[in-house]
Amino acid sequence: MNETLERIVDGLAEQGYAVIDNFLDPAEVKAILGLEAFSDAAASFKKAGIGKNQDLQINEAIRGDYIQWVDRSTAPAPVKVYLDKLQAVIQAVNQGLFLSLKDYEVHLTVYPPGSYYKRHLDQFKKDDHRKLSVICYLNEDWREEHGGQLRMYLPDETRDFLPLAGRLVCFRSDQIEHEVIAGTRERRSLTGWMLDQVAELRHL
Ligand SMILES: O=C(O)CCC(=O)C(=O)O
Ligand SMILES: [Fe+2]
Repeated sequence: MNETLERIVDGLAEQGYAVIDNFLDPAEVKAILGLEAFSDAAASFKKAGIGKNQDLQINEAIRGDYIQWVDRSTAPAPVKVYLDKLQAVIQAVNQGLFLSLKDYEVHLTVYPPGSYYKRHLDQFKKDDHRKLSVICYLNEDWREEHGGQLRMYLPDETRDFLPLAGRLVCFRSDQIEHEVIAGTRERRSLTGWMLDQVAELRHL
């Protein structure tokens, strides 16, 4: 297992989360940002909701991001590079943590300036198949004063992480409450979950 995968497994085992810088290198980030989907996000992304299926609600006061689900079979090459890396993470986590992950789901995400996602857990009320939350940020030259932190509520402390280009954050979906602080710039990422069942195509 390579060092990145080892750090992810150890972080999840010891503290319930891991943060890996340069999970995607600068060229890989640029290639994803250059995709038409992102340049055209205002037109093609959907307002993200809360809940699932019939319970799905749009509530701007809770979350203000826009998303586009990734269809693996038609994913462009730069996104495929990322998905292949996620597949390696699944294998490593299954070997190291006995989570029986079977699949993943990923969406491209844009938070317009000023939007946020209030404190929450990533599991749905009637569905606990999301085991790990995995986010990779795509924001070049992002600085502290731009805000946009991911804030994690840990048992003894609160920790903030900037959404830096290439940074991967991975955490136990059932354990770690978190929120997205509003930023001054558009904030882009790939947001996903590793599941203990095969992903449904409900989103697409
Ligand atoms: O973008 C982030 O930092 C976290 C996003 C999030 O919490 C979610 O989509 O459930
Ligand atoms: Fe979340």
